[in-house]
Amino acid sequence: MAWERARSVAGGSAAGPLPVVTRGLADALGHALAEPLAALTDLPPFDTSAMDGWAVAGPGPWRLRDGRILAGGHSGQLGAGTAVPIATGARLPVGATAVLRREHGEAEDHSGMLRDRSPGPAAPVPGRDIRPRGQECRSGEPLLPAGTTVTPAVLGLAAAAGYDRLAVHRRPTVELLVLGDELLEHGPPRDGRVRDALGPLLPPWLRGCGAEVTGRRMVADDAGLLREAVQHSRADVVVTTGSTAAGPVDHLHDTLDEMGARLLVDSVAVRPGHPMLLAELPPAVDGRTRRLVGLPGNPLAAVAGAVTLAVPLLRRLGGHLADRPLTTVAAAALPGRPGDTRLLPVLRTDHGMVPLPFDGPAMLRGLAFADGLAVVPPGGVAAGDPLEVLDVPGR
Ligand SMILES: Nc1nc2c(c(=O)[nH]1)N[C@H]1C(S)=C(S)[C@@H](COP(=O)(O)OP(=O)(O)OC[C@H]3O[C@@H](n4cnc5c(N)ncnc54)[C@H](O)[C@@H]3O)O[C@H]1N2
Ligand code: MOO
Repeated sequence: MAWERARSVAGGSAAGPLPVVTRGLADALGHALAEPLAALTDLPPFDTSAMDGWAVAGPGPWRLRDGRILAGGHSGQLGAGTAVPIATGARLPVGATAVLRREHGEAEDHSGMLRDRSPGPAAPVPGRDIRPRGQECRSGEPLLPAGTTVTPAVLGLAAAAGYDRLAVHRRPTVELLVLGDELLEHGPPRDGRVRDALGPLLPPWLRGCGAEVTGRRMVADDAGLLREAVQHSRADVVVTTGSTAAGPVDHLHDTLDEMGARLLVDSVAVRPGHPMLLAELPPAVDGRTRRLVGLPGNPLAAVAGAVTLAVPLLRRLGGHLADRPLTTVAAAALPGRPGDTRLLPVLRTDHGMVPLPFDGPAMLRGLAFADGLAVVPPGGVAAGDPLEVLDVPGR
């Protein structure tokens, strides 16, 4: 299957987003909004001083009034020709026409008068250094569309706009099954065995793509154990690593076949990562649809499988708007491979993207240095040509 098609099959294999749930702000991070975020208030909610200084009414000089107005405090009224000290963020008193910055005014102790020493026009322009009510939005105005990913900035905006809770889509649950008897969980590689690189790499990345990773475990190269692990997983998406090829202990295809799973993608024209697969599993006991993404064992091939199949599927299940592809420019030629798309670790430079060494399927050295994964079509990309770049884990 062509690489673009595999991505769209993965996204389209979910009938729609998971159900809507309500979450407190602190727990909504990473979810997608289930409805547009509409302001619950005008922003700013009142005419606000943008500077520390004095609220003034009309042209100066002004008679200084007793007291001061602080953010969150009482502001009252201001008569024509008078001024009162005011703090940044304080509500403007009724009758104020402008704010005179502290560094632009001179308060005379002996006369009780405030004079404007600012450079420029003699009288402060009405409205100067005031943030007027509703400048950013009006109550009820839509601020963000449904499907927006809740980032830290979205949390801040939602709080500013008056929200305590948000309606979001439930995040898809993922269980990661790491296959391979040769994998060690601690210490340096030894006795022909290697460290598991994907157990540490994938969960934080999948979380960053909107998944709730409910478990991660090692599964020995044994068909029975693999079948049991897949069958008993309660996750919306089971992600496996390794065992996708046709080696003597690669049991994934047979296991899926025996379980009656339906293969939606079985091998993709992409390097690295071509043996990746996507299957629909028999429904869970509660009737939920479950899917399995089989990532190849070679670590960079697994990452290629994740960007191709897992990310589009998880984003769709989580209700996220389609990611806007980042198109940039290639600073150097990126050779293609006839019949295949290549996914290559690239680095951002002032002149565009350059490929990194150590891009073999079994290597992570290039990826760990990379700003993104370049999508190189079969015909290759010439220096100076546009280049699509995918996000890499956690960048
Ligand atoms: N006869 C063929 N052999 C292979 C082909 C092929 O087309 N014909 N394709 C190669 C490609 S490409 C890949 S990719 C791998 C995919 O193999 P599997 O998905 O079955 O993965 P394994 O055989 O289990 O492991 C491959 C390789 O990766 C290492 N590995 C596995 N898991 C991890 C992990 N969690 N962390 C670090 N390294 C891992 C494993 O030790 C192997 O070295 O098949 C090729 N063979
Ligand atoms: O495609 Mo393999 O997936 O090159 O490492």
